Amino acid sequence: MTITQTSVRLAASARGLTRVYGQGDASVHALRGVDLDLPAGRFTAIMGPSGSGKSTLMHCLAGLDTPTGGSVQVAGRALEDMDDTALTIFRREHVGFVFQSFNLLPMLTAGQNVLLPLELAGRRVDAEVRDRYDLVVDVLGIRDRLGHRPTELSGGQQQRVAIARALVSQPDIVFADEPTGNLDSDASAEVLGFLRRSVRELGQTVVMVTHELDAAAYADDVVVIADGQIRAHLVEPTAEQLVETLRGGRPGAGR
Ligand SMILES: Nc1ncnc2c1ncn2[C@@H]1O[C@H](COP(=O)(O)OP(=O)(O)OP(=O)(O)O)[C@@H](O)[C@H]1O
Repeated sequence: MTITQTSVRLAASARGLTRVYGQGDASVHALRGVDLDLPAGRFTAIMGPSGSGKSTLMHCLAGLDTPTGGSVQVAGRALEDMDDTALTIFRREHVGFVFQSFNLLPMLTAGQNVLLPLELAGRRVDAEVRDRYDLVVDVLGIRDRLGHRPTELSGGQQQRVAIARALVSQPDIVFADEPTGNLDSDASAEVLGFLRRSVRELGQTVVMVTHELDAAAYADDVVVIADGQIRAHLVEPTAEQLVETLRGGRPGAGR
């Protein structure tokens, strides 16, 4: 089911999105005309088999990959109208990223890592920024770790720092690429819980690529992709609806 209500504020949308890698006989159609609306203030998981196009979709939505055709809008701006410099600035100001491998800078403390996007954007750390920093640090439960370097933190703590870094600039959308892929099940549950809290309590929009049903269960909605096409956009699916859709049965109607 695709969300079509026009009253819903969209964080991102795609129309007729295609991405072909390579040429001729060797070409791979990773995305085959994707139409997708991602409402603001929701936690959306993107699921599908290996090679179905999840990462390509996320990278195209995030302005990290250039589609072969179609259009992408993020925060009301068309990405295809931007050159590389404009895209870099746009990403810095509007998009947050959480990666499987945390991607923290080892020479900086946790606190410095969290503040890095603001520094890169040249933002002064005024009272408003300080309030936001305090809020995300408390929501993520990392206050007592702020003076530590990444190597002194567990995987789960490093990922919480990475999430705080993604949230501190109040981006319009946060993309998380298999954020629990390097974590054990306890740390995964914790990180997913924090992502969900960031949506519920901070009003963030989070889009997460995942292989894991357990991870998708934390999301509000699930986009199922197969062979480069959207198979279903499930709104608050039950576990049964999700499993049925992933198995290739009739997409559930959502709730
Ligand atoms: N840079 C690239 N060059 C060539 N083919 C690519 C490239 N990136 C992705 N592909 C191909 O595009 C298709 C979709 O890949 P993508 O990584 O988006 O899938 P995925 O669903 O994220 O897979 P996984 O779950 O295994 O990470 C695959 O067939 C893949 O081999």
